Amino acid sequence: MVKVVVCGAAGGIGQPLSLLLKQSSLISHLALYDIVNAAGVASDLSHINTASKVTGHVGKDSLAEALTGAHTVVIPAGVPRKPGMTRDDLFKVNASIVRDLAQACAQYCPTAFILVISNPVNSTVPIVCEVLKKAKVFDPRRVFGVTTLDVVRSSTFVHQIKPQFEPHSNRITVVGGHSGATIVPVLSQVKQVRFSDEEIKTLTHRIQYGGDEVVKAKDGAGSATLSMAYAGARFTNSLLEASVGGKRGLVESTYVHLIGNPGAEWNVQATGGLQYFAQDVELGPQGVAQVKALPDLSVEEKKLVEIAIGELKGNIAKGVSFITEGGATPAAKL
Ligand SMILES: NC(=O)C1=CN([C@@H]2O[C@H](COP(=O)(O)OP(=O)(O)OC[C@H]3O[C@@H](n4cnc5c(N)ncnc54)[C@H](O)[C@@H]3O)[C@@H](O)[C@H]2O)C=CC1
Ligand SMILES: O=C([O-])CC(=O)C(=O)O
Repeated sequence: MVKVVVCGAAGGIGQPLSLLLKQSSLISHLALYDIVNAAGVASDLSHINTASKVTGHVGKDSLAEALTGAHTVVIPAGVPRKPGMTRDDLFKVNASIVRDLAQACAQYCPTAFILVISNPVNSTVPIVCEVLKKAKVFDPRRVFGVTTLDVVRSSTFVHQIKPQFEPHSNRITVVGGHSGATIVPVLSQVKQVRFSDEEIKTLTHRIQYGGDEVVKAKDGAGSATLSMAYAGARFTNSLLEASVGGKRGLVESTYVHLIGNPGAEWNVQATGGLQYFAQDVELGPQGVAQVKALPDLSVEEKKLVEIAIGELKGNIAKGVSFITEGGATPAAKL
């Protein structure tokens, strides 16, 4: 039974995610942090009759209290997209939000698992890792970019055209990153159903741009929140089951720092030395137990991975240089 902190808990994702996490029997303390409204959300959730305690923490002065003793910190803090924006357009606001939260984690819960939802994930994960490296508390096994929504969408969209594909228990591997062309679903490895070339093309495009579908439908009112909360809770629960519940063999696709992670050498080679990549990861007591080798790819998927690698290089460099070239503020300023 552990303490889990949600940073950005009063937001569109934060609220339903906290609701789902309130149902976990592995969480003894759910701490909700936000710069607004976290006390109200915590009060509301605290009336639910599950055993965990819920506390609310509002504003930077309460960050130490929120984070101290955390086993896992989930970060959906930051602004979402509006129609016409890319995830990269969010960098100028969200990079410093994520940096400051990572600095606080380094200070108050340096051994916690950190799950990054805030976009652009391809760059915010490198920001978190660079902050932790600077603070000399970095363990690559403990930082995750949450790309589970791409996996959830993949099974849903496949089921919609192939009803015999059971969407809940059949997991589809998604590699690369979390934005447009960097999202590469490995549909060639789906064993339960067969696709035509045209179906693969249509499905791949829909999975890559699933986020845009929601942004467009919400028409200025934000991006995916409920499906993201579901996906975020699924990933958090898998990690807790593996790290606290002692479950073995749990695999999720997630965007991780490859270098230094068990089993990642193959991926480093396959991606031409990329530092971060989303891939199937077996979870264990320390977080990443093993990064799986890239699955067999079709000729088309190989081309898509090449495109993803090209884009990821820029996204990663942008996140890294934000910290190494002066983006970080001293933790003392928090
Ligand atoms: N990884 C993924 O698959 C997905 C990521 N996202 C991303 O998640 C993020 C959040 O999205 P929504 O919940 O829809 O946005 P939202 O605007 O509804 O909520 C964000 C929350 O973060 C809070 N916040 C802002 N600055 C903060 C700080 N310094 N510390 C703590 N909290 C802070 C806000 O007060 C707000 O409550 C966005 O960046 C969005 O792009 C959204 C969907 C999927
Ligand atoms: O599209 C967005 O901006 C939010 C997101 O990451 C997603 O829904 O996959």
